[in-house]
Amino acid sequence: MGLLWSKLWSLFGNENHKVIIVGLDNAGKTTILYQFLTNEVVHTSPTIGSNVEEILWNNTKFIMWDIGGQDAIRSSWGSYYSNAEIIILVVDSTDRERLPVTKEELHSMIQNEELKKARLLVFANKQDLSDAMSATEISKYLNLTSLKDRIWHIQSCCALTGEGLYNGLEWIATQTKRRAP
Ligand SMILES: Nc1nc2c(ncn2[C@@H]2O[C@H](COP(=O)(O)OP(=O)(O)OP(=O)(O)O)[C@@H](O)[C@H]2O)c(=O)[nH]1
Ligand SMILES: [Mg+2]
Repeated sequence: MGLLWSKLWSLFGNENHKVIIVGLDNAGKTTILYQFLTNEVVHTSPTIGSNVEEILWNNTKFIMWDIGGQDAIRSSWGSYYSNAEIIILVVDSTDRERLPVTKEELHSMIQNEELKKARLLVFANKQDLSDAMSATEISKYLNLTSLKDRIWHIQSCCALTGEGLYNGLEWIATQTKRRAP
């Protein structure tokens, strides 16, 4: 009975999917995580370590790890990679100056063997600000098309209003229903 139940359970998609949320400090990662959890903007302070929350979306359960992005914390990102199915990279679309750092962090993290099969969602966040770069500009700069053998998607969003966030969540939900390549 237990086995049958667990088979039925997985048939209806009630499995846990590990998601890691990375990006530089101030990108909006924690704001996004708590928008998903509460549908509200919460007051945040820089994350030291990580936050983890369970997010249920259309019968799909995500365990989302929001990892601090400050320079000194980035070296610990690797300890969160194991079994991650989805990487969410959050970019502050107004932070032109540090886009090279984001690019370097991205291209170095995806070399990691533990993330070989993980799919990548890039959130081009802070689209409410007038000097925000578009998702297309960010995609070009990060050279996402060079990521061969990697399933990726970029979504523009505003974590304060929630605009675009659920399109991103829908994309990752669809991805987790697909078999790994
Ligand atoms: N204008 C605007 N501000 C945003 C948006 N998303 C987040 N912010 C603000 O950006 C600041 C940083 O947000 P956090 O969510 O704490 O950033 P973080 O990526 O978790 O930063 P670390 O924890 O230091 O890595 C906060 O003041 C947020 O209110 C957005 O879409 N638009
Ligand atoms: Mg944070």
